[in-house]
Amino acid sequence: SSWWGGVQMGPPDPILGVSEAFKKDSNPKKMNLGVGAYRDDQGKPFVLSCVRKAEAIIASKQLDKEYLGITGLGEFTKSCAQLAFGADNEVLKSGRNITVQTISGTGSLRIGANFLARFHGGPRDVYLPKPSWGNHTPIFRDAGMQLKAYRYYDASTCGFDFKGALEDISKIPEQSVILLHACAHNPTGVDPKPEQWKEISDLVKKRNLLPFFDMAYQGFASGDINRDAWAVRYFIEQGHNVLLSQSFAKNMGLYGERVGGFSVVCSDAEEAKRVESQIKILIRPIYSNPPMNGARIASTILNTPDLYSLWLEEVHGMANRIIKMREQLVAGLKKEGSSNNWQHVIDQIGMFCFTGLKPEQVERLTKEFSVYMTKDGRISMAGISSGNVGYLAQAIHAVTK
Ligand SMILES: Cc1ncc(COP(=O)(O)O)c(CN[C@](O)(C(=O)O)[C@@H](O)C(=O)O)c1O
Repeated sequence: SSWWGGVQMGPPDPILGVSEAFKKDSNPKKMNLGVGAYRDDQGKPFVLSCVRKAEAIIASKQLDKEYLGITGLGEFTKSCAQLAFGADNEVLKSGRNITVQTISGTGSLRIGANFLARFHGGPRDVYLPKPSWGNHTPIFRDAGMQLKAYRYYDASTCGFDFKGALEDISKIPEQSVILLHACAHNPTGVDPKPEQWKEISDLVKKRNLLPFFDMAYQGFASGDINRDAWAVRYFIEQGHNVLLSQSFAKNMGLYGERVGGFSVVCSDAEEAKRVESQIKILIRPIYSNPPMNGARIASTILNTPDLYSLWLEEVHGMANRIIKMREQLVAGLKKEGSSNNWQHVIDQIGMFCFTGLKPEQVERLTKEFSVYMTKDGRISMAGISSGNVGYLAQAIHAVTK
């Protein structure tokens, strides 16, 4: 018999599998609102011009292809931490953070999960918002952590279930890990308001929980990199020694370059050194050291003043296009005569809109209109353009009237 006769056929990925189905559809009006990847108003993938300029600078330097260190490109990890915490943050001045380059956000979360599994003295439970990014569950589970949840999304308002979140968080056993989306919550697009973050911070402190921030959309949510990092910086200011995962997939459009960072805020520089030494020991037998190309691009942008300001303009532009599509979709639905309340489409923020569509309505959108999205009714707003927003409004109206 064969070695792998016992291997079962696994199901397609709930998110990436949507793109596979989309590619097979021959309908010229088909729309891919699945994977969270930005498209311009012509529906094309968008390479930022600051990225192209950085690539030209790097090419001109004729750099070598030597291994990076286990923790990655030093100039990248330094600027990655500065971007998240703010260059003048005491955490950086006192050297009590360690920040390592990772294989994008997914790799960062997985290194963090493996680090928790090996060293966290508290319960093995990671509390995810309900719902959360689908991949959070297998990332922590495969690292040996247990998954629990706290209420987050209120389907009746398509908004934040603040009361439910506080009630659930107040019951989380001490020293458990709580995962928080820093901005642009995936899949709901619903973020706590600053006042609500302050109450969450107080409660997390009272319960002595370990906050793990996932910041995959800094700058991409509001268009302002400082505003999008506000919750992370506030928690640190309030004394939380957080874990932080960063991705440059969306805000720099470096999807396939796999550029990310993982940070641990420690009590002091001595602890940071010990933690860094163990994270190096953890990474070495997984992939030894990370790929340099994407890190060089991100670092060149972050460390070259005119590329940095060009980047800020471009990331602001991407956020703005998404916000415009939100407004145009709601206007289109009104024009179609929809009597439903679509205010949440405008109020939500970031790459995604949690439409509130039921699975059978999602099914009809795909079957009858070739509109592809995840079964939970999440749509990636970036897949919408001024050319297809009218068609989408017709389709959604047809399945919701
Ligand atoms: C909250 C969150 N955290 C981390 C990541 C990891 O991203 P990367 O490893 O590429 O840096 C994503 C990407 N999630 C998706 O945009 C999405 O939900 O469609 C998509 O890229 C994905 O992989 O699912 C995310 O939405």
